[in-house]
Amino acid sequence: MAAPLKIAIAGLGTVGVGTVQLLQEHARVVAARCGRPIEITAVSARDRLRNRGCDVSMATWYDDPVAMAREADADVIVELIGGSDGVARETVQAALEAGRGVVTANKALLAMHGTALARAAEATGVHLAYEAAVAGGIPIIKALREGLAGNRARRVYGILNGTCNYILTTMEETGRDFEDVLEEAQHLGYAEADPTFDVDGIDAAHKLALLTSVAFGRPVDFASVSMEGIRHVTAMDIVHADELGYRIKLLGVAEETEHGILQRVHPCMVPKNGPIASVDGVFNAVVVEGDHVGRAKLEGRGAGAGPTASAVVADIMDMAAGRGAPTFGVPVDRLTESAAASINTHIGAYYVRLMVLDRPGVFAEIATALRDAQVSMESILQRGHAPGEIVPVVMTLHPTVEAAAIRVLAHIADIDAVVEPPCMIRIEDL
Ligand SMILES: NC(=O)c1ccc[n+]([C@@H]2O[C@H](COP(=O)([O-])OP(=O)(O)OC[C@H]3O[C@@H](n4cnc5c(N)ncnc54)[C@H](O)[C@@H]3O)[C@@H](O)[C@H]2O)c1
Ligand SMILES: N[C@@H](CCO)C(=O)O
Ligand code: NA
Repeated sequence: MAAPLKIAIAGLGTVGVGTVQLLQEHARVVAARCGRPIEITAVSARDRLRNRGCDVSMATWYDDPVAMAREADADVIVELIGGSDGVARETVQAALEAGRGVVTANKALLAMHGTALARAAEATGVHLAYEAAVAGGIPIIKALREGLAGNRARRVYGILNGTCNYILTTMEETGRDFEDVLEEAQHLGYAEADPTFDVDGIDAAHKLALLTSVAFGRPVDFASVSMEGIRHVTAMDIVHADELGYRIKLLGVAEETEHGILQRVHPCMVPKNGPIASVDGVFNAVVVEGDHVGRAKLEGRGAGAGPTASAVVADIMDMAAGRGAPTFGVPVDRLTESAAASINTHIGAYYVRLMVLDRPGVFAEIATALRDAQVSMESILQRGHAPGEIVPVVMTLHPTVEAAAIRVLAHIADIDAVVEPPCMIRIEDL
């Protein structure tokens, strides 16, 4: 058997420990599959003395992961620290400059600096792999770059954040509060260091930006992703969705439109019997619509130690076996810039929940605002009857351009009897 591939691991948290454990548990089969063993020669984390439940005594300890990336006796640096800047970025940069391959799970880093880092990898002729960064254990980067490489992508979409899917599923199943369920997801090791990244849609947007780059062959463009999280989704909206035949999911969608590529992350109502609605808990799913393959869907665990380590180890094994591809499918100079479409151009149907003072004439005022904006309503229903009190009113709008929907909601918000900002959730036939 060939000489071992030597790796240095920066970060021994949920994913780092999961990676060490997987490599140790499957050492023999991993070696057989890539033709050489994988040897962990160096590690770095913040606290040397912490008991992590895994044995790294065979590896040289570094307090400074950047020094490790430069100096360690390793072919590949595995970055599992996290964060778009600071030490994670410096570690990856140092490794690439030193001509060492990099495996990372860090979507924040690649969403912000992916194109520059891909260029740095090309400059020294090494690979930068990040399967774990997008939809955790689901091998979607490999699927797009290899298995679906003959297609022109039309649309890529999916559930890209396990924490949000876990929260929405648990809220639906138990009627519990948002905050309470978020805490549980944090304990399970699903959430980002700063959970606002999860619940505000930022983490899903990071992943979507990477998917868009690989699927459409354009430079990573995180700044163009329209983002909305799940904080405003209430238990009441989940019940209304159910009654309308939908479930609420946080989706990332990248699609070709006449205005350019539109990248958007937001909660959606999706039909209960569609391919997305049945994806529950920490599971993620990615659907690719290609011109020749049609619709292909991959589903699996998107977060947690085991699933994420599964993807990290697959990338390490590719490097051990001498397999690799340009970071985003083609060399950076062959990625093509194309226009980015604004969410204002999106055309879709909408669910709108208003909290209104129950008195005669309110519906007429709402109908007038819709008529003036030429926006067509599909249905409107007042939930309950309590004269003089606040009641929810639910309406659905026929497909309309988003800019018009936003305008009419602003007018509706100005009606005296409408006492809270309207809650709007897009309805998708996905
Ligand atoms: N947890 C998941 O389910 C999951 C899934 C996919 C991707 N990711 C990504 O994987 C990465 C790691 O996530 P995690 O959940 O394992 O995080 P974590 O917080 O559990 O672990 C981070 C590790 O980095 C170490 N670290 C932090 N600063 C350091 C420094 N200055 N020097 C050396 N070590 C330092 C910490 O000591 C810790 O061991 C992140 O980029 C995250 O986005 C996580
Ligand atoms: N916080 C992320 C981890 C996986 O990237 C999630 O919940 O999906
Ligand atoms: Na993946």
